[in-house]
Amino acid sequence: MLHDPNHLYIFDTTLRDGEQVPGCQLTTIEKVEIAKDLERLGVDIIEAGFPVSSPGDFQSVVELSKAVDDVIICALTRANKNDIDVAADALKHAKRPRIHTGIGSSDMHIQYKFSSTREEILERAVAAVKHAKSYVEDVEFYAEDAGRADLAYLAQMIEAVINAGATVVNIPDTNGYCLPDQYGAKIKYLKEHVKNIDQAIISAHCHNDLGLATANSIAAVQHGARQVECTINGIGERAGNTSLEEVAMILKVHNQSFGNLSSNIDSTMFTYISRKVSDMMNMPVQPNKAIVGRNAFAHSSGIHQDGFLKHRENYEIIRPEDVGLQEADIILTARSGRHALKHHLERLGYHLDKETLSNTYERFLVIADAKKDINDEDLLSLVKS
Ligand SMILES: CC(=O)SCCNC(=O)CCNC(=O)[C@H](O)C(C)(C)COP(=O)(O)OP(=O)(O)OC[C@H]1O[C@@H](n2cnc3c(N)ncnc32)[C@H](O)[C@@H]1OP(=O)(O)O
Ligand SMILES: CC(C)C(=O)C(=O)O
Repeated sequence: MLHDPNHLYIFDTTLRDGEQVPGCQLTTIEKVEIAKDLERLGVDIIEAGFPVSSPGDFQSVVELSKAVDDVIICALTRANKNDIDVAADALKHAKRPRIHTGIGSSDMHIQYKFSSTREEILERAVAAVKHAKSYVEDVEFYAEDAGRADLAYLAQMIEAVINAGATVVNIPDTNGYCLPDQYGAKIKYLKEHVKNIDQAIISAHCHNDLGLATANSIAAVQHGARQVECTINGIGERAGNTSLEEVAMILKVHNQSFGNLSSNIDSTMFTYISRKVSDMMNMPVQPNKAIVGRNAFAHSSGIHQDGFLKHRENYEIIRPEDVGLQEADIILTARSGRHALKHHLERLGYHLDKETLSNTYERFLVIADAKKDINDEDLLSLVKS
């Protein structure tokens, strides 16, 4: 697979890692609907499921393969022949199929999951990639628990699977264990020590157990990864995955720091798709979630509100329009000041002189101390009383 080193490939796994979350299970019809939205959003790859896991997941991969034209459709497998055969069958209608196969790479997994040896696991990894390659050109290999794997062994495994035909090598921090500098250093080490690394794209797949999934993915990109695996709203196993919207906005806000890396993501769809995934998967988004949380563009304290009203960039690094919101909110609370109150009164058509505003503000504070949500009716009764 030819790849553009100046492009950051966005690999969406909302429908696979995200859908593993208890309560998030979707029907095939719902998955197709979300996949079409992901295609419009501009993701490069959609991980559609794990076909061997159930007849329903198999059917979802079949239907997504038929429904989506421009995006790579990826199916996950373990490093065994049957999983790969089933995945290849599920992908048979895909215009751009990818098989994602792999195996544990840490000594912890090798010893306590597989009761095996490094040598044997390396052989299974290579055999799996070769088998997947007999079906599709585009084969991604994951070295599960790479975050805790021995570096030299990981490098040996990655070199061997690229020789076997892997087009993408995924270095998952499966347990969300690494610090950003550690994960970045891991990617740098692989760039420097794996002889054939330029023949494959390095992918970051990070989990959020320590709240570092996005930071780790970004560190990986800074050290040469060109694919990030992520989900809408950061949903995923346990504490979740890297959040797609966070990565895309970091790339947009700090584009020069990333050498102007391109992505196809249309960030103006974020609010829409976040709410849709949240509703369909029955998974609320925390209000303070970056980019898509209810409060991400809501200013609620007086000093911030005053600064924002004078010049929005004082407190705004992302324009709400860029994520599909109409405007930022100025929420009146007992921590608001006169500027915010004046703003809302003017919005309602009341232009008060300085002294009247101050008097009104004193009465406003009494209401705001007692009431959590100040609405227009409260303001109108305030100016009319
Ligand atoms: C890191 C990730 O893989 S994230 C993806 C997680 N997703 C899923 O687990 C998908 C849903 N899973 C399932 O439907 C089922 O677990 C199945 C169908 C995959 C397997 O079910 P079962 O055969 O009943 O096995 P079970 O899940 O209990 O155990 C997993 C088996 O796979 C083996 N295994 C785990 N990972 C791998 C791998 N990457 N490659 C090869 N074998 C693996 C385990 O060692 C264990 O084998 P054992 O029975 O010889 O001990
Ligand atoms: C299958 C792999 C990529 C995974 O989900 C993980 O390691 O967390």
